[in-house]
Amino acid sequence: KTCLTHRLCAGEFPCRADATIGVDFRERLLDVDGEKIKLQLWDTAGQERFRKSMVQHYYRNVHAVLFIYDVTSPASFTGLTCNLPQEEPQQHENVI
Ligand SMILES: Nc1nc2c(ncn2[C@@H]2O[C@H](COP(=O)(O)OP(=O)(O)OP(=O)(O)O)[C@@H](O)[C@H]2O)c(=O)[nH]1
Repeated sequence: KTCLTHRLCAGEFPCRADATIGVDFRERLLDVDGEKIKLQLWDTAGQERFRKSMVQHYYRNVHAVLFIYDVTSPASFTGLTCNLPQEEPQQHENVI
């Protein structure tokens, strides 16, 4: 997640990527059909010990959630459902 969001916002991959602790924030200005859009990305920690504590709170009031997994690790894909928001389901009626 860190490498992807860093590439999108900074234009290059980071030379080193340490494990995210809690949440990192990045943003990028986009031009969508002539309209300026500020894309704000919250890069949440993938490690279980950080995820349980605070990451769930960042699901609130977001427009989209991207689940990223490692194609070389089937476990990282099957574990994705563990990351789904567990609280206030009424705020997620648009989930596909
Ligand atoms: N080979 C390869 N390695 C990658 C790729 N993307 C990331 N990595 C490596 O995988 C490791 C983890 O990358 P991160 O982007 O920090 O992963 P993350 O999902 O943000 O991890 P957490 O911060 O723990 O949630 C780093 O050592 C990266 O260099 C990729 O596309 N190919």
